[in-house]
Amino acid sequence: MATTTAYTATQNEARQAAQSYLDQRLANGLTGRTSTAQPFTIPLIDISPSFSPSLSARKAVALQIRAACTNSGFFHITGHGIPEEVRQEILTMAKRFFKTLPLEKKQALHARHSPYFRGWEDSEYTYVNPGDIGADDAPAETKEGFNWGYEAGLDPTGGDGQYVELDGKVVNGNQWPSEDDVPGFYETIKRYYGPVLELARHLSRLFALSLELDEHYFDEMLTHPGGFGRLMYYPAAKNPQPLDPEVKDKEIGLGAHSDYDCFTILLCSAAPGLEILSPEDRWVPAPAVEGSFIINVADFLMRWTNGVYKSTVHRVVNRTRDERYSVPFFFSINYDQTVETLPSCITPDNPSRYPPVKAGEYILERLRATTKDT
Ligand SMILES: O=C(O)CCC(=O)C(=O)O
Ligand SMILES: [Fe+2]
Repeated sequence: MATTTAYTATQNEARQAAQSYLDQRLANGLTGRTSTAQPFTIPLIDISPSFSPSLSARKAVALQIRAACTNSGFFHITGHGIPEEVRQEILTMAKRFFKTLPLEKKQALHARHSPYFRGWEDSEYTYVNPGDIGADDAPAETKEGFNWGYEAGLDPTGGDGQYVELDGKVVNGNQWPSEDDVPGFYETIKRYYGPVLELARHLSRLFALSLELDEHYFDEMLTHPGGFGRLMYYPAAKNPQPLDPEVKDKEIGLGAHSDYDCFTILLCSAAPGLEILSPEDRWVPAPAVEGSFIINVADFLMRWTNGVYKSTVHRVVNRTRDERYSVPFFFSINYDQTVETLPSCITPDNPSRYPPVKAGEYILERLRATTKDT
């Protein structure tokens, strides 16, 4: 975006508030100001009781979710019902895409051709911490990515036919490799995306309960939701270095950031690498737990909950000689939905801090802030 463009209030806020949240959390960690002796452990929540017909069983899971979201905003879930072969199949497909598709074919799918950041990203196209763009001391990121968004054909419900893109346009913004180039790619994405989208809708009902709202409060906002999927590849480390919170890494997979949407459902291959800022603002490793997904609160939900739920600051540093693959799924409400602070998150001590916001407008601006091209 040219510097002469007048930003809307939402665009301004999307850029500035997010950056200052991140900068403040990172600075706290550097000074050790908020550090305590309490070791932080990542909660592991078995959500299988949430599929029970018993409301009290569902509420018991929601209470665990609330405890995690008001603390670090980060937890693992098991008992989610998505078969292991579906999870492994997409990780295998990610490897095939990144390792076998020739560079010129990847270039043809480059995200720079898409106003919605869909397609392939080379390692330097985006800096997920906009503060790192052009900064002398910022290490180059090593990741590669492939991004796609919601399509009614990927939605097991078929959707309501009302999907709009981040900017409100009625288009399908996805770019896919051809079947000849990566056989089975779209079908594999679909086999994974469908159940994960349904899991996201299920989790949103638990989030509603956890926020003392009607269990179906969010349902009508999830009929053609934002569901931004990503395949990620992190090459093996050239010089593996152990995590030392006092030392600035020279090589980084993905810079420090918080996600933009409501929450993220993340699948990781076995190679570790994800690190999160604990509530004490110290970097801690968040290795994959077999069979689980990672769930983390993202900025739109933090804002919507008036800061009650915490968006997790995280980064990826591959400290091993193994390649790492991951599949984040960033879940949002319908992009054309405008929301106001959730009523259950407003109290006399915590009056509403934010004006109404349209989901797509906020998220698109966060994406645009990650590259110098827009
Ligand atoms: O690869 C991962 O484990 C995390 C990816 C991530 O944080 C992101 O794409 O926002
Ligand atoms: Fe992230």
